Amino acid sequence: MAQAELRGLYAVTPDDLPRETLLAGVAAALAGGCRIVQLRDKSGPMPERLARAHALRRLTRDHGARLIINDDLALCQLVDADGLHLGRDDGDLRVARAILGPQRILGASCYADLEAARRACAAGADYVAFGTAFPSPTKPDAVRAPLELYARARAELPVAVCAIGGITATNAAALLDAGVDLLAVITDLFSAPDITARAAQYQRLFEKA
Ligand SMILES: Cc1ncc(COP(=O)(O)OP(=O)(O)O)c(N)n1
Ligand SMILES: Cc1ncsc1CCOP(=O)(O)O
Repeated sequence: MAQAELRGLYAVTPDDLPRETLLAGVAAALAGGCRIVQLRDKSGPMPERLARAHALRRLTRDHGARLIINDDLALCQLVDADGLHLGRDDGDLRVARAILGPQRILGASCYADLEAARRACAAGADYVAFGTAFPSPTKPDAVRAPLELYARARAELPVAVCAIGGITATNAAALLDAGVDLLAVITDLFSAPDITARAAQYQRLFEKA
């Protein structure tokens, strides 16, 4: 996986929207320049998850964007997604890498744990995610990752470093200053009054960084 591709806004979908609203939101983010989308669907029944994944596959492909599936290796394969994101309880990274092959993107949640990130790199991850970076409206009780951790991870690890949790277009600069490659955002993007404009705002932050 080319590391250069793993830079920019990473739109992570809210899991409480009707399908058409979700697709309209993602289309708006893509129009604003977002090139990486994660389907994070915690609650839906399988036929609906599959329909969302297929629809997002079409949409992202039409925009030359990457689609990453959260948690679900089988769904990733079924819809021919570009990659998979796994948390600590979602399956073994080495097994996922072996099944996905070398080309697909594999991401790993590492919370605030640099040692877990080292292991994830050794297991074949293309990016490691730390967070929450700030208090998150989506995961209010999640562990916080200190800003210094991003800088340490960037200096030490051979893969892209992703930040997630409570990120806004206003607080993102501190993460970019620390060298973060990917900003994974739910609320600040999908609750924005103009999603296209908000996505473009993030892209400009990366251009300036
Ligand atoms: C890019 C990115 N980073 C972290 C997460 C969180 O994953 P996880 O800890 O497995 O929690 P859930 O998202 O499954 O609730 C993520 N999804 N994406
Ligand atoms: C899935 C996830 N993992 C850590 S924080 C988070 C949610 C991020 O959402 P928001 O951008 O709304 O804080």
